[in-house]
Amino acid sequence: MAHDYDLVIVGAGVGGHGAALHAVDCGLKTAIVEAADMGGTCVNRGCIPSKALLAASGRVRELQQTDHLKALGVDVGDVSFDRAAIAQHAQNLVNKQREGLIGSLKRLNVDVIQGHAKVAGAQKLIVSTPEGEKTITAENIILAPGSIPFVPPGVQVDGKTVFTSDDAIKLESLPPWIAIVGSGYIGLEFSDVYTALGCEVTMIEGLDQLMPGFDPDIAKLAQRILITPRDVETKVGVFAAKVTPGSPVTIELIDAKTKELVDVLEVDACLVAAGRVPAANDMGLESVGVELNRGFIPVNDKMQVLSDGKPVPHLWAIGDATGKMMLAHAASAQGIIAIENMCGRTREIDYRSIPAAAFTHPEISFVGLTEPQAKDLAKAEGFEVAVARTYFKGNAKALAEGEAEGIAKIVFRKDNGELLGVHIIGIHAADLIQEAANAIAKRESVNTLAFLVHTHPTLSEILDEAYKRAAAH
Ligand SMILES: Cc1cc2nc3c(=O)[nH]c(=O)nc-3n(C[C@H](O)[C@H](O)[C@H](O)COP(=O)(O)OP(=O)(O)OC[C@H]3O[C@@H](n4cnc5c(N)ncnc54)[C@H](O)[C@@H]3O)c2cc1C
Ligand SMILES: NC(=O)c1ccc[n+]([C@@H]2O[C@H](COP(=O)([O-])OP(=O)(O)OC[C@H]3O[C@@H](n4cnc5c(N)ncnc54)[C@H](O)[C@@H]3O)[C@@H](O)[C@H]2O)c1
Repeated sequence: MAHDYDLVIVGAGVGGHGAALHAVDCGLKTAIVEAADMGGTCVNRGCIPSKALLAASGRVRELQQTDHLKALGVDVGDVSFDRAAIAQHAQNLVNKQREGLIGSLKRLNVDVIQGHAKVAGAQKLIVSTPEGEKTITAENIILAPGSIPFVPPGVQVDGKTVFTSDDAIKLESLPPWIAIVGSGYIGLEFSDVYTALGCEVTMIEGLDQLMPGFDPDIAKLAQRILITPRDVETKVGVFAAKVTPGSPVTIELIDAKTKELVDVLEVDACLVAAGRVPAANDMGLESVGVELNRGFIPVNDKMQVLSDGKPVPHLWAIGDATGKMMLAHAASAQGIIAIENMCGRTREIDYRSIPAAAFTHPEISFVGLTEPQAKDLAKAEGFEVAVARTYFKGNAKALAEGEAEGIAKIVFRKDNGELLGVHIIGIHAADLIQEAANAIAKRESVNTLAFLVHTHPTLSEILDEAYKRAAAH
């Protein structure tokens, strides 16, 4: 039976868009269905506007560090900023990126269907559009419905005084005192924005360590650079159990272990940055026998959707909704893998080589395993782990910039030198991590990497030195 399309993608976020571009390269007749905003979270409410806010507020922070600038021989007068204009900068960038994404799909003749899609059996979708329901058939279907902010039970969001990143991104106000629930990526990045623009922050983290996802050495140093010297108070090992909007916002904190009430805060606003949950529960997956796993769509490393551990023919899923790595570039990488496999070229995703970064000032980045994760693997597989560290204060370029705080830490196998993980905090860490990601993708050894030549004087020499130290280990 002839299908309407070779491929229909549900969700036009970064994942769906990346898959569509590769599908066209592979000659597939493709359509993409989007229920809300073209570009999804990253373009409209995520990566793009948050990086615009970070760029502008970072500039304000830098210009206010007069002692630091004086050391470079630069004098600046009073620094002022316009909150609404910063918010507009973010919105302008969103509009530009979204137009670019829509334009690229048009140029490639990808049909865009506005509506909410549900799987209605093998190779079939029902799409609720403004003009009514449409049935669409396709040889293959990719599900890329993304994720939405997690709002813990007891937390009431009003979008004005208590809000998630969906609203924080609009920067509608600068509350004098803001509590941030969660010290993950969103908590950290917004704490950077708010403190640069003069707000006082209280960061609340349920686990017993701030930034629990990072390598412990990096988390410790991040605390020293990004938290302690700034107007940030931290409350660790406590959960925000009840958050009530208003003026003031009240926050009941309970001990994470005993569940006893330990404190009640009264603040001007509260940003809830407690993680994200998949948006996959209204996709009709039951019609093809797929059971969600804690809300996530189960997939294998070829990005095939699984039912009882077995691939469902012609059905694929990518992006945040798969719960693997909630990152834009991971979503599009998964999309490319799905297309490769549906075109008969077997490929599996390699999560270990996918880098991540928090765009704070300075930035934090990593790829591969943390030291504790590497040690667990070493125990299971019977090898030894070693670590090498280098410091931004020993790097000529960082010193010239007057930005010499930070370290790079590399984790590798002692026996054959295989690079297992790289963790950086320091100026331009997000760009620096890429060469390490490429090296991990090829499972390179520090013994080989130590002979690659890096430009002098550049920040990249921080990794050069780390590889050389590791090889001499
Ligand atoms: C504040 C913030 C900052 C971030 N910063 C970064 C960053 O700097 N770097 C980074 O890598 N990642 C960042 N992320 C994460 C990144 O945004 C996500 O990983 C990425 O958007 C996931 O892409 P996706 O395609 O899986 O889903 P999404 O971008 O969420 O897109 C899914 C789309 O599917 C649509 N949809 C859902 N269900 C249906 C349906 N049934 N029918 C039709 N359409 C449907 C939705 O409307 C949505 O548009 C950030 C996230 C946030 C919230
Ligand atoms: N630069 C980037 O790449 C970037 C930036 C922003 C967001 N993102 C993506 O968006 C996702 C969501 O970000 P996030 O920061 O919301 O999630 P996160 O999972 O990174 O961090 C959430 C934190 O909130 C804590 N928490 C949860 N409930 C709590 C409660 N009631 N009280 C106190 N603490 C609580 C958790 O212990 C956790 O440490 C991330 O997984 C990330 O992949 C990426």
